Amino acid sequence: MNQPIIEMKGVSKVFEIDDIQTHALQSIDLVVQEGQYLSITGPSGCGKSSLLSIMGLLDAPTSGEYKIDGQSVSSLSYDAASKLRNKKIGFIFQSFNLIDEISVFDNVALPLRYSDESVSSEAMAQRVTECLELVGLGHRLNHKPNQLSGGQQQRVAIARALVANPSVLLVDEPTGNLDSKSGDQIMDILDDLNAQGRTICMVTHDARYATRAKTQLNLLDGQLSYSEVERLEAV
Ligand SMILES: Nc1ncnc2c1ncn2[C@@H]1O[C@H](COP(=O)(O)OP(=O)(O)OP(=O)(O)O)[C@@H](O)[C@H]1O
Repeated sequence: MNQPIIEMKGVSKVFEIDDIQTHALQSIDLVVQEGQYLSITGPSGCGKSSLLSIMGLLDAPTSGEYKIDGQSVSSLSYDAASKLRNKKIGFIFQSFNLIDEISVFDNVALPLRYSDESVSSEAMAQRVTECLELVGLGHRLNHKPNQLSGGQQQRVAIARALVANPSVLLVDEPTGNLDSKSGDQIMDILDDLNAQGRTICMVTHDARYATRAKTQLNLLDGQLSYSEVERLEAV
């Protein structure tokens, strides 16, 4: 049976500025099983980024319980949370967040250097090349990110997210900076990764892309509603 990768119980997030409180997330209960493909939609300001930040251990909830891969994160130190993040989570952002000063190869290698200090340079080269080949960029190892198209840069970001073999991919508006053709290609790669068993949680404004996920979750004023849909398989 599949294991829960993400378990949230009563997770709330309150921001307070000058005595004004914003309830960004209100008592979220959510379980994401291994292999699940989840999309999160909702209007601007409904709490999507706050939810993804907590899932990705970039921020802590104000209250509630969060477990990733069975491990409770509430009592972790900053360093322990960073280590767990490097090991368990692959991030894909709207703006790619690649480093232009270093090669595509070195960008993809970075999470592996942080998550497994003992990895040999041969094993690293093999894994980085494998991930870049998976996204069709095995011939671009020595390019700098700014020498690539937007769609290619997002594919590098996907390779980087996969390189340390994380438990879950957290994907924030992956097509927001891309034309529709490149956006479709990125979504096809995410579909393939999920078909191979990869767990994906994706925030998107694009209803066409949200419906590719088997589980569609909608946030409104920090509260969740959910719909499970079985995608029709292409014949
Ligand atoms: N660091 C912060 N300090 C104070 N308020 C914040 C902070 N981050 C988010 N908020 C508030 O929390 C609420 C939820 O914000 P969040 O960024 O999670 O929404 P979102 O759904 O991702 O929005 P968008 O689609 O526009 O990116 C908003 O009202 C926002 O103003």
